[in-house]
Amino acid sequence: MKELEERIAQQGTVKPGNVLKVDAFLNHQCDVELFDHMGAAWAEHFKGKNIDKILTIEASGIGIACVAARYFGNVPVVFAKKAQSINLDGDQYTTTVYSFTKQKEFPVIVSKRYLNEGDHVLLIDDFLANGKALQGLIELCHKAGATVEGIGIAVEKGFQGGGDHLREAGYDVDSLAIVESMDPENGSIVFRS
Ligand SMILES: O=P(O)(O)OC[C@H]1O[C@H](OP(=O)(O)OP(=O)(O)O)[C@H](O)[C@@H]1O
Ligand SMILES: O=c1[nH]c(=O)c2nc[nH]c2[nH]1
Repeated sequence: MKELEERIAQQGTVKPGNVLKVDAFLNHQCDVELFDHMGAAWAEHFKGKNIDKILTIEASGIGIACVAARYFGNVPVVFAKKAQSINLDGDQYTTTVYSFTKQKEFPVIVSKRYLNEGDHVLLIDDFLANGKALQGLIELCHKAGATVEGIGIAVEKGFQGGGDHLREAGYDVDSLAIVESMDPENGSIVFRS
């Protein structure tokens, strides 16, 4: 998606440790018009698929997923929580994932009320790096007996391999911008063409 690539080129900064900082528009300050265009792009890619739920993971996937849902018939958006809470009651599907930016393991929790056998799920997230967050969401879907119809990602860092691994496993991964390489020394960002 050209618009997203241009925003990354204009406003993204490359940090040491394979970190691309795009918090001016994607995961701290949110550009809702850009989110809207991203939702439209995923709707075009996944058209014809029977999607009746969107699943994401807190925190940064939530806003994007909610805007995208407008393009999928206002299907419910469920987000996996990364901490237990007194607000989380009843049976739960749980696993753990290693958070890329927080550099520690988190539980990943979805109430059994909101992920069901027979659901046709689109997974949405802001970033795909090593693929740990998505592996966790996929595991929860399998536990629930839900079908993963596709995966919509804003920014994939292709050089970290998570996306290609998921494609090899047969998942339909639509990443709107794929960074092939980036250099913290000179700030260069190269996209996969
Ligand atoms: O493919 P991976 O290696 O799993 O990286 C991608 C994940 O990393 C970020 O989550 P993180 O927990 O770092 O931050 P967040 O709380 O802002 O979503 C991002 O939102 C993805 O969920
Ligand atoms: O803001 C972010 N930048 C990144 O490079 C990244 N990788 C995973 N999650 C991420 N979030």
